[in-house]
Amino acid sequence: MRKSIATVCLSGSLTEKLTAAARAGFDGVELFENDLLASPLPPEEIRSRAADLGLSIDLYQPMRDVEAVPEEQFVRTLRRARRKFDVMRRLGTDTLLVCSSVSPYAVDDDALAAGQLSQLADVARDFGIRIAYEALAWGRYVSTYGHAWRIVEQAGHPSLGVCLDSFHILSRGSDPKGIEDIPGEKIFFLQLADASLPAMDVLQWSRHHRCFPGQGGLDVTSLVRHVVNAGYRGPLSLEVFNDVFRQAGAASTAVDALRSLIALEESAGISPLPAPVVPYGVAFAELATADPQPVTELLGALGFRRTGRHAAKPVELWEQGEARIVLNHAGTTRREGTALAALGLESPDPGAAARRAESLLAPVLPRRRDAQDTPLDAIAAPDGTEMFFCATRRPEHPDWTEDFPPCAQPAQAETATRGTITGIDHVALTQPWHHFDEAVLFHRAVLELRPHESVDLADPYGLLRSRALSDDTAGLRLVLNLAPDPEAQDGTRAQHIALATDDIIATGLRLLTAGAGLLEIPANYYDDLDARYEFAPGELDTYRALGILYDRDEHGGEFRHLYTATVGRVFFELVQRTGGYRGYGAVNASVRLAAQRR
Ligand SMILES: O=C(O)c1ccc(O)c(O)c1
Ligand SMILES: [Mg+2]
Repeated sequence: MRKSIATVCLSGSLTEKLTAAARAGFDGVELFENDLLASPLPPEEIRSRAADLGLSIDLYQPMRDVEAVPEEQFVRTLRRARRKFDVMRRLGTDTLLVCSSVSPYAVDDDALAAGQLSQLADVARDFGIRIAYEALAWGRYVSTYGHAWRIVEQAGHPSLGVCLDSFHILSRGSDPKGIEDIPGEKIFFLQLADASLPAMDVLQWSRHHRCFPGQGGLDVTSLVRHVVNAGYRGPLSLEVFNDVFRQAGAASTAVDALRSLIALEESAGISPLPAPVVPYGVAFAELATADPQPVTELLGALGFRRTGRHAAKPVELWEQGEARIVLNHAGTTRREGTALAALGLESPDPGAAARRAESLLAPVLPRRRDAQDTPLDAIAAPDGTEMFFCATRRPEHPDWTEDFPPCAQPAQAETATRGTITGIDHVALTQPWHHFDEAVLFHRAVLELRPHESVDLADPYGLLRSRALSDDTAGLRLVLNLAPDPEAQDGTRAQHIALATDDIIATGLRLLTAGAGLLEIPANYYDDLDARYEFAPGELDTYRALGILYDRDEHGGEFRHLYTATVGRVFFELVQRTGGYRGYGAVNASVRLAAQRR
C-alpha cells in the first residue's frame, strides 16, 4: 500500500521534513497546519517541492471543533473552512481531517453534529475536497470510532467519511473488529501509531508518547487487518507525536518510520518479506581497543586463551567454551580506551539473514573489511554496532575463524584448569537516547527477537531504561539500555558482555586469585539477601567475598551473577542460570549501578 508520514513525526523545518520523508522512501505526507503556518514558503512552492521529491500531500490537518456547536460558532467555522479549502487547493491536497469537538460549547447531539458536518462537506465538495472525521480519544462527546461512523452514516454525504487512527481506537480499548462494518470507501484515511504501555492520561499519552508501530504495546497489526478487510485501499499513514522524535534527526527517524510500516505490512499479511532467520546466538563479540593491556589481562584472568591471530592485522581471537572475543588493537580512539565495536551472530543462513535485514532498510556494510578476509554479510545496527551474520566452523559456510591462524600458546595457559565459561549469555548495548525505540523495532524485525517489558532501573544519578529482547528458545539475548547521561565517562555509558558460566564460584575465585578487579558490593546488600532467603551455611559468605549477586524467580529459577571492573567502556558480567531462570537480575541493578558509580 502507499506509505505516508505526518510532518509532525519529524523534526526540523518543513523542507527538512519533506526531504527526510522522501529520502527514506515515503510516497506521501500528512501536512500539519502548524508546519505550514511556520513555513516561509507559499503553498504553491510547498506543493512543487513535494512533487519534485516525489511526495503527494495526502492530508491536511487538523481542523477542530467543527461539529455540534452553537450556530454562531459554526458560521465562523464555515468562513474559516473556505479559506482553508483555498489553501488546500493551492497545496494540491484533497482531504481535510476534522477532529471531534473538544469545545466547552459543544453539545451532545448527534443530529446537530451530522447536520453541521454535512454542511461543511457541501462547501468542501465545491472545492473537490473530502472531509475525514476522526474521533479523538478525549473528544467531548464523540470519542470512539463507532460513534464517529454513526454520525457520518447519518449525514450520508458523499464528501464525508471517517479517519481511523489506531491510537485513539486502541488506547480506549475499543474492539477494532467493528471496523469491518464500515464500508471501505467511507474510510477516507488511516493513521497509524503505537504507544508505550502502561497508559497515562490519554491526551498526554497521545501527544507525547506515541511511537511507530512495533515499538510500543498496542496491537496495530490486527487493526490494520480489519481496516484492509473493510475494503480500505488508501495510504497507511504514520501519525506519531513523540517528544524524542521531535528532537532526533529527521533523516534517521524517517527511515525508522518506514521500517515500521514495512514490518507492519508483513505482520498484517499485506506484503511478505524474505523470511526471518533467527540467529542461534552470539558467535563473537569484537572489542576495539587503543590500550590492549588491561583487557588482555582481564581476558586471561577470566580463563580465556588467545587461540588465533589475524594474518595481516593486529587482531586476535580469544576463546573459552563457546565464548569468543575478537580483540582489535587497531580500531578505536584513545578517548574510548576499549569499546564493543561488533557482534558476530551465529546464523543458520547468513546470506538470507542479510537479505531480510536489507529488506527492512538495515544499512548493509561491505562483505569484506580487507581483501584477504573471509566474506561475511554485515549490517549496522541503529547504535552503529556492526552485526556480522556468520557461521563458526560449519563446513557449508565460509568460516570466519579461518582469518585467525592458531598462535603459539604461552606454556602456563596450556596447563590452566578447565575453563568455567561456556558461552555468551547476553550482550548489553547502550543506546543513544534518540535511537532507543528505533533499536527495539530494528532488532525485533530484523532478528525476529521478542521484546520484553521495558524496565526503569534506579541509578544514583538518574534512571536507566532497559529492555531485553530474546528469541523464545533464548539462543540470543540482547539488552538495550538507555543511559541517563550518554556523555558521561562512567559505567552508564558502558556496554557489557555477559558470559555464561556453569560454576560462578570457581570463576569468581579464579578472578580473585588472578588479582582482577571485581565490583565491590556493600554488606547491606547481603544483609538484605539474608533477610529474604535462606542459604546453605557459608554460601552467603562466599557471595560476599566474591561480590556475587542473587535473584530467584517465582518458579524457583535462580540467577547468580557478578561483575568485573570496567575497562574503557566495557565490563564483563558472569552469569549462572539454574532452574529455567529467564530474567537478567533487574532487582540487583540499582546496587550494581551504584557500585559502578563509586
Ligand atoms: O492531539 C491532537 O489534537 C490530534 C490532532 C490530530 C490528530 O489526527 C490526532 O490524532 C490528534
Ligand atoms: Mg490522528
